[in-house]
Amino acid sequence: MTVSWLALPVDSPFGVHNLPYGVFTAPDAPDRRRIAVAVGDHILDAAAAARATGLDAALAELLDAPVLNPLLAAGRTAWTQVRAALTDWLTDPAHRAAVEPCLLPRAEVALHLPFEVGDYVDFYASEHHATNLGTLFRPGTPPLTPNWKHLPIGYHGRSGTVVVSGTPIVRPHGQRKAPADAAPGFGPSGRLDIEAEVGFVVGAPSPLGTPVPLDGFADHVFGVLLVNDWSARDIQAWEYVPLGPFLGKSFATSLSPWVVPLDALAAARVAPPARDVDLLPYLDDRDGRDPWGLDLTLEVRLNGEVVSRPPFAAMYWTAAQQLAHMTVNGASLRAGDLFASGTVSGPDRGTEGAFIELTWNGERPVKLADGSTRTFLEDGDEVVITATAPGPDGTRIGFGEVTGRIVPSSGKD
Ligand SMILES: O=C(O)/C=C/C(=O)CC(=O)CC(=O)O
Ligand SMILES: [Ca+2]
Ligand SMILES: [Mg+2]
Repeated sequence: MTVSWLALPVDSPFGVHNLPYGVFTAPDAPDRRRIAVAVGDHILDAAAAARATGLDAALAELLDAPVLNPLLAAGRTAWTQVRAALTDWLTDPAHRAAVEPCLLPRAEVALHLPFEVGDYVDFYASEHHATNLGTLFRPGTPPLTPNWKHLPIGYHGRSGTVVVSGTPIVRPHGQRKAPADAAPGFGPSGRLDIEAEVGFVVGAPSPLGTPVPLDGFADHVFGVLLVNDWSARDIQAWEYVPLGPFLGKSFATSLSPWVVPLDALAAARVAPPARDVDLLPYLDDRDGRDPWGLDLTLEVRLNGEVVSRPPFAAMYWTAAQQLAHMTVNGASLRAGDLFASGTVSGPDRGTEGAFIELTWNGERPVKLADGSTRTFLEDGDEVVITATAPGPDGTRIGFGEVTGRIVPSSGKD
């Protein structure tokens, strides 16, 4: 097993098997964004370490940037070379004297959006979530639409409102109309919700007209992070027919600050659930293909209390199938494109990825330790989503957290 001269605990979520990338500023230079790599309770100033160790100039340049986009665009060979250098610096004691001065305590730095987000796509890949939402939004019809098991359903989101963890979430205003109301009203959402999701960051671009096949996934996808797709259920329920989510989800989407490289997740790969319909060849990941199910366990906390543990391994569609589907019409990819899995909900109580499911549309409030209850989010509430996955040799891969606190809206009704 690879060991760092930093003497990290074996179960550190940010051990040398992980090495996720982010963007930080230090207190003495609050305007100078730099690439960070998380290790233990520290961050490594990656460009400074590249200079100190004399890293190859072409690779060093990728690390000397205020966002991850140049590294993302560089592609799989460069990703592997940079990761090998980082591992070497942090494990070979010969590099300690050069690298140690480039470490800063993680608690002392501010973390920022790690990449400039290109297009943002959100999928709908949990059968349990889709069944729950279908039952609640479309009573009297089959919960899964006829296309659901034949293609990964998705929609295009609003990349300009993707924000980093910790950004306050302003309660959105909008039109709402309950079924019994005669006409729509306007005002702050009364049914503000979360969606606990896993996001995939595209690195290597693809040209217009050239689909990315299932086995092109690891050449194009750089890494994985956590997503909270904040959702205003009252705005959504009234506006979404027939074109799908719009203002009910476009007011803010939060990302965790650390992008875990795909290379750190080899031990987390699992087979997805059995498919019960035959898939078209471009989506068929059975029979010798190497599917991309991932065994992440998410944890959702409301005001410090765990309310749910959604299992990502239960997702019906994999990220490789989602990428193949979203490019099968010839749509191109750019470095910085982001696609999210869709709400991660498992089959059991306590594994739902949204409050609309956890509380069954508000009928079954969540009880908190202070005696209060919740159906949807109140002003001042803070939601924290974390996740871990198995790493090599019994280690753990941590994803950090994506947090957000609800602040009252200041708009007029
Ligand atoms: O079933 C619906 O009409 C709506 C579903 C969602 O709100 C979920 C969505 O945004 C996709 C996902 O996160 O799974
Ligand atoms: Ca979503
Ligand atoms: Mg060496």
